[in-house]
Amino acid sequence: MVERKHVAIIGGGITGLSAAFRLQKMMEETKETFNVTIIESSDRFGGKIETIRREGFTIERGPDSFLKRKKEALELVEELGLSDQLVSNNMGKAYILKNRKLHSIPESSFMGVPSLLKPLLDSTLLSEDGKARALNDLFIPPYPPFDDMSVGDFFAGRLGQEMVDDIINPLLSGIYAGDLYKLSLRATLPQFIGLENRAGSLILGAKQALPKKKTSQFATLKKGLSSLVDRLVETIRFPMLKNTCVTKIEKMNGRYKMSFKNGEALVVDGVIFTIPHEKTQELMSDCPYLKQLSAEPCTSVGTVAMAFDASQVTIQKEGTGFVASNKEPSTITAATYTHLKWPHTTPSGKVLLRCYVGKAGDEEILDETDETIILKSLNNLKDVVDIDGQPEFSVVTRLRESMPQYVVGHTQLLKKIEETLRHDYPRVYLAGASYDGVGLPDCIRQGNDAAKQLFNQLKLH
Ligand SMILES: Cc1cc2nc3c(=O)[nH]c(=O)nc-3n(C[C@H](O)[C@H](O)[C@H](O)COP(=O)(O)OP(=O)(O)OC[C@H]3O[C@@H](n4cnc5c(N)ncnc54)[C@H](O)[C@@H]3O)c2cc1C
Ligand SMILES: Cc1c2[nH]c(c1CCC(=O)O)Cc1[nH]c(c(CCC(=O)O)c1C)Cc1[nH]c(c(CCC(=O)O)c1C)Cc1[nH]c(c(C)c1CCC(=O)O)C2
Repeated sequence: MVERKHVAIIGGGITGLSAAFRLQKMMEETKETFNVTIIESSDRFGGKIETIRREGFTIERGPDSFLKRKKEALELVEELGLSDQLVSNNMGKAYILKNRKLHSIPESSFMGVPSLLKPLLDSTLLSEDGKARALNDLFIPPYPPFDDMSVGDFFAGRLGQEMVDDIINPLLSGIYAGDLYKLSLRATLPQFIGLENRAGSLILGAKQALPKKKTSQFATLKKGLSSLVDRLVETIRFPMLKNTCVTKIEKMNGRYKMSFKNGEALVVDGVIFTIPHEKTQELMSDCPYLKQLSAEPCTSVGTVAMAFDASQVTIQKEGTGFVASNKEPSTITAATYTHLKWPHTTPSGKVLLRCYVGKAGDEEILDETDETIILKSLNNLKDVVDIDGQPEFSVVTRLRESMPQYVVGHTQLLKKIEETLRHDYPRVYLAGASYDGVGLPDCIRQGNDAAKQLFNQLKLH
């Protein structure tokens, strides 16, 4: 009898679970069967996704929702029969914190780039000089063709430093928690490359890039994002190992031998790595380009959820929350008015505020005690939200090295790594937040793609 081929998925976050689910689906749809083992080092699945329930609140310690525009998350929810659990947010307005005040983000802007002149001219975020400089974008010639450039340099060159510091940087920090002058434009916002050339300017181009319909952008699940993880774990029929850390991978007669911290080992024909890139690099230390990628930093961030009685809190400007300007000397980088953004998470008569702390170059706050983090967050919040007394309870979450920073040249480096893998490590794939997008839909897409490619390779092998 021929032994069944065996593959391992390393990491049980959303990427690894999506890859496992996709492999199972493809096996159900064809006559092919392989053994699959999912290996997770911690005592739970979900990785960055973690929902907790406390005193009637549904609290997300990591991501709180996903973009609907990128289809993969919605498709997965549907495939898992969870569509009836979907909730979309009913308010899209967010603010920028500057000089301890909240300012509206100019209307009809795309990633902070205004598509109309009036909202730009009316904005309280920019000085007259800053506005005049931003308008220069309409007249200056396009960039000569380039392969990659930092997001900060790209936008500052066209719209000026002030626009970047006070509008674009805060909004993008609300996605990447990163240093814009290091982040790669090609890896994060490729739709902007050549846009100013084709449209005549970025401002004119933003109009084309802006989604046509102004519908709700984000969705989540009624019982929290962990219910997506739970449903995946229930549905996946492969062995799923918890508390099992992969410490070594060696090539062995055309197969791969994986060693675990507990001394056990597993020999497999293919591997999907879904763990952070620097950990993958430790396991695959002879892959040269992976070493280069492992030099890319990961930012440590934290979230602070605080529950109040409604009588204690008055929100001055209603919306989903705010992000802080780059120059703002605040501990918090952003705050979500969770009870307004996601009313289903909060019992009636209560308020749930969630602050974000930590960004590239400013991560020491995570070494402070919970009490200090809560105190500092509350002090910042009190500038713009009327708060009476202390939270009824708080939940502090530290997500160390959790936001990968795609630096300039990231996409080209990924291509080289993929070529090397195809040549030197057949049937080994990399997927997840370290590579091609940090959002949940991007992670699911990468898990799906790795599963499809591995499945096809195994059929040929
Ligand atoms: C505070 C915060 C807020 C966010 N908000 C949003 C949001 O609102 N919307 C959105 O779309 N995205 C959001 N993101 C991004 C998104 O949550 C992540 O990019 C995504 O969850 C990453 O999934 P992953 O499976 O690639 O990695 P992870 O979730 O990190 O999973 C990797 C898994 O591998 C395990 N592992 C590590 N090493 C080993 C080893 N050696 N052996 C075995 N297992 C190992 C880990 O324990 C972990 O479970 C947010 C991220 C953060 C930090
Ligand atoms: C205004 C605001 C933002 N983000 C946030 C706010 C505060 C108020 C609120 O909760 O509404 C909150 C937030 N969300 C995320 C962060 C960064 C992580 C951190 O600092 O902990 C922060 C600070 C992750 C994210 N937030 C988002 C992603 C990416 C989702 C994806 O690309 O799939 C992540 C990882 C989505 C997001 N978030 C934001 C934008 C402009 C986008 C992209 C929207 C689009 O593409 O159309 C800004």
